Amino acid sequence: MIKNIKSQYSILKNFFVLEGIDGSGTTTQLNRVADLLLKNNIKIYKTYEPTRNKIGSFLRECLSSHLDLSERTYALLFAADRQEHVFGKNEIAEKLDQGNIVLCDRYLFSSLAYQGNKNDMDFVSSINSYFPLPEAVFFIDIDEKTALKRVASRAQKKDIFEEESFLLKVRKSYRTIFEHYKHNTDMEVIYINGNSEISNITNKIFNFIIKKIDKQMNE
Ligand SMILES: Nc1ncnc2c1ncn2[C@@H]1O[C@H](COP(=O)(O)OP(=O)(O)OP(=O)(O)O)[C@@H](O)[C@H]1O
Ligand SMILES: Cc1cn([C@H]2C[C@H](O)[C@@H](COP(=O)(O)O)O2)c(=O)[nH]c1=O
Repeated sequence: MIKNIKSQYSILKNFFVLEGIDGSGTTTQLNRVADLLLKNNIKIYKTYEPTRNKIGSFLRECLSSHLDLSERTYALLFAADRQEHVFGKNEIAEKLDQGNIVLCDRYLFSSLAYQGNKNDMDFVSSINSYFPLPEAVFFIDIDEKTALKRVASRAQKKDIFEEESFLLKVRKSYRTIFEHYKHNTDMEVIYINGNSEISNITNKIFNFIIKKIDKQMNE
């Protein structure tokens, strides 16, 4: 299913990613875990995709206004935004070099799960195959009905992907994708029940990251 995985074997230490369908709670956890790490005097850089930069902001406008771009164009825009996000000035690679823990809401797995359902997977995986992997990814798994109820309760307008049948496909893809990575790379995949209490999820992610930091300090 994902052919170009070998070229993607490099793993960035101290880089952690949150993934899940819309409404799964990744943004909530990004903010809560980052706050907790900060309170514990850990140097943390929190970030997200699509980014706040030029390409990411343009993408968000396209998503909320349901702009009719071809699916390949969407996949390429997400990858272009990611290129700047990882390698651009003052971005992920630099932040890691400066000794930060980097926690990111969505990464290339979103492209595989979302754009992979709209394009042929080979195309999407090939344009994402040069990005390094995080040390671990937290997959917050939740059913699409609960997710959409949560999305409906927020003020923000729905984006083009927030539709039940599509989110069901994306959820299934995530599972396949993460099983693939689990068995073919050293990246750790942590499955999290998205229906758990918000604070339980935060503690689980926080404790995992803290253990990794402690282990590294003792190496
Ligand atoms: N574990 C949880 N239990 C109950 N409600 C939750 C939980 N996690 C998040 N929520 C609520 O669900 C809503 C959506 O959460 P959040 O914005 O974090 O989701 P998201 O995955 O970032 O969504 P999107 O990808 O669409 O931006 C918010 O109102 C949030 O408070
Ligand atoms: C990075 C990335 C994101 N998406 C989609 C997933 C969401 O529907 C939107 C916006 O993200 P948010 O977390 O809800 O703010 O973008 C995608 O389709 N492909 C990607 O690579």
